[in-house]
Amino acid sequence: MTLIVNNLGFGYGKADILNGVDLSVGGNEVVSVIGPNGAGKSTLLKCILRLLNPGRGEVMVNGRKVDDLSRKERALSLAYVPQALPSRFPMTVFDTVLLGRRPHLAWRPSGKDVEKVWAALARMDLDALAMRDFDTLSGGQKQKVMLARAFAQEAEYLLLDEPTSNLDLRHQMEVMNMVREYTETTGRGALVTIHNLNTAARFSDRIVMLQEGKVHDCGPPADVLSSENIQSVYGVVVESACVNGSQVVIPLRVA
Ligand SMILES: Nc1ncnc2c1ncn2[C@@H]1O[C@H](COP(=O)(O)OP(=O)(O)OP(=O)(O)O)[C@@H](O)[C@H]1O
Repeated sequence: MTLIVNNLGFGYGKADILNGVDLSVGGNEVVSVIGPNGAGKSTLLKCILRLLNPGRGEVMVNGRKVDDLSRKERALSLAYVPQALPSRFPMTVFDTVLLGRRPHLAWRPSGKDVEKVWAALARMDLDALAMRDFDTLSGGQKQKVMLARAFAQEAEYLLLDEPTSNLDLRHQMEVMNMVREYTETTGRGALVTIHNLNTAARFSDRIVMLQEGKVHDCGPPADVLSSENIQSVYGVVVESACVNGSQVVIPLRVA
């Protein structure tokens, strides 16, 4: 079971935004995509999902081209949480998460679908908010609801665009723990864009470091998060060291 991105290229206009991007995500794996603002992380996820049509390269999901998958097959393969959360979504939290079950639904939600929604809400500690209107939630609560929707979808790969950007430290840890637990208990994979290098290091099996639409480096966190790589890609002098088994990056100064 593997999601493979092969030589992907994309431009919004004439300028290349992504150029020759290769990466893979296996079952049980959490792979993070890091890189400076504008490096192309969100565009990469959108190209994998075919929300954008890449000019070059291909995306294979478990041996099949993503273009050959039907809408339903695609929804059963790839669950996406975008960076920009819907500002207006006139639904309860429960119904929002139930939308994640759409690829599994026959005529109407079965008892099993309802059970899966409650399980996803419980996993994100959102049970008490189930009947609240989505629009009335805080930014962090909305982000957790969208993640619960992705969990309820039970797709083979989670594609999460900055899933922790609105969350406080504890919720960042909880959410990333849940992503790990999801991959470990189901054998599924996750591709996560993330700005916080230490969170990426703590929770990822591998990191893909993007710079101006190209893969600068890819591998285990301890290799990719070297002070040389970070200075070259972010223009920041850092100290990078292993603490308690996880790579930790301390920014020192702008290079
Ligand atoms: N709809 C669009 N039309 C034209 N250019 C775009 C569009 N969306 C993004 N871009 C440009 O593509 C480049 C990559 O954007 P993208 O959002 O993929 O970067 P990112 O790495 O996710 O950035 P960030 O960390 O700031 O979220 C940027 O230069 C951005 O301005």
